[in-house]
Amino acid sequence: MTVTRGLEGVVALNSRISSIVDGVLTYRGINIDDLAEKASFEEVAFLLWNGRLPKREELDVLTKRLASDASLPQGIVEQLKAYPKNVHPMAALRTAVSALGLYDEQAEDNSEKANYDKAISLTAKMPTIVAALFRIRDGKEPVEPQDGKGFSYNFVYMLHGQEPDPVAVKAIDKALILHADHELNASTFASRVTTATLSDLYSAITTAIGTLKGPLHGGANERVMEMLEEEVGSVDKVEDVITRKLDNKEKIMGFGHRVYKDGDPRAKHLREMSRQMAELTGEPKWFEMSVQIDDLVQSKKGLKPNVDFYSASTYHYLGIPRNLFTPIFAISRVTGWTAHVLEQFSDNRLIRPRAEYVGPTNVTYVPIDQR
Ligand SMILES: CC(=O)SCCNC(=O)CCNC(=O)[C@H](O)C(C)(C)COP(=O)(O)OP(=O)(O)OC[C@H]1O[C@@H](n2cnc3c(N)ncnc32)[C@H](O)[C@@H]1OP(=O)(O)O
Ligand SMILES: O=C([O-])CC(=O)C(=O)O
Repeated sequence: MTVTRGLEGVVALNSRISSIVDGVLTYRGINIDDLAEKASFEEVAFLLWNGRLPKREELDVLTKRLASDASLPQGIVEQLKAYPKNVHPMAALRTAVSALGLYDEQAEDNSEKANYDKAISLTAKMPTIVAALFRIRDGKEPVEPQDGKGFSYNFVYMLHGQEPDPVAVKAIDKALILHADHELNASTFASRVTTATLSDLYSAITTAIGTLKGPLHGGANERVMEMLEEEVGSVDKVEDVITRKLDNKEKIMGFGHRVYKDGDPRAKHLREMSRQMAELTGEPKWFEMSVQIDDLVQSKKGLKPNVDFYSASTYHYLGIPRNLFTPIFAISRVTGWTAHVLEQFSDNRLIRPRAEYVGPTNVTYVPIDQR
């Protein structure tokens, strides 16, 4: 047997959802650059789930459903209040999404219609959970979403409990579009492995959230901000800190990618968003530090920033605490995960690779009192 470490380059399945070819990312065949500039997050969600862009009435229906399905069962709100305050929000989100399945009468129904409904319902509720966690930790009551408002508007509204700044709503919407799907990344693969046993959608998304949390995957955005705030701190320290980290063979969070070796097409959008935010807030430091790190890591290591690098400074400029960065990724990626769950159910086969056994053989069992 030949082992391909980390399954690099292994093609595990056919998919019609997103593609990465020659460094170009598309959702259902549409270039991410076009979607980032022209679409809304709701349109992208519809596109991922249905394989085509919505007509106006279809978009209106979905937008309304995403707002009207956003409220949480009271049992979940009580649970969120009871969680220890110091746990990571990704751990709390993972647990809350798992618990949500207990309140859904359709949880065990794996028909296409039921799973489509669950995809919408879960996508609607994830921002409510994240915003509620944020407010509860701050000693505040969760805020209910507003009917008739868009997905990103409601998320920012529920975080701060007041009319959001349109610039912040637009920025979040664009960031959500850029994070929505990404072929067979680790968390999506994990969700498909769970689905392929014919388990249920809540189990698959719980698996995916746990997988996204890791710092080699979605958890990197939080680590980028930690580096900017706690290790670098100011533009004049960039060279020393980054050189030392590279000399110590430490990984620089937000750089490198398993598939993109010549740059992540999403990073340029986030870099531009961070630049604009720096200008708007009159606080250039975080953007300038990021640009210097980017230049240095490229020149010393030949590594380019991935989606997580400039999203960190962008979210920071938006006043979002860094332990919510990965939950925001999850709020978006749940659209991709659920699209993959639907696709897996539509043409399922158990996913079960092999392992090459390299441990000892012919070992004799020794009774316990003779060991
Ligand atoms: C949304 C996302 O998930 S995007 C990815 C988010 N993750 C991060 O930003 C974490 C930092 N990056 C990394 O750890 C890696 O680049 C990964 C996990 C993204 C990809 O990993 P792999 O494809 O397995 O690459 P691998 O880790 O083998 O790296 C290849 C070489 O580049 C180096 N390298 C890769 N990324 C980095 C980095 N960020 N900083 C420093 N060196 C790096 C490795 O040390 C290795 O060097 P070596 O050959 O001298 O040992
Ligand atoms: O595809 C990957 O390996 C990681 C990634 O960029 C993503 O999930 O967006």
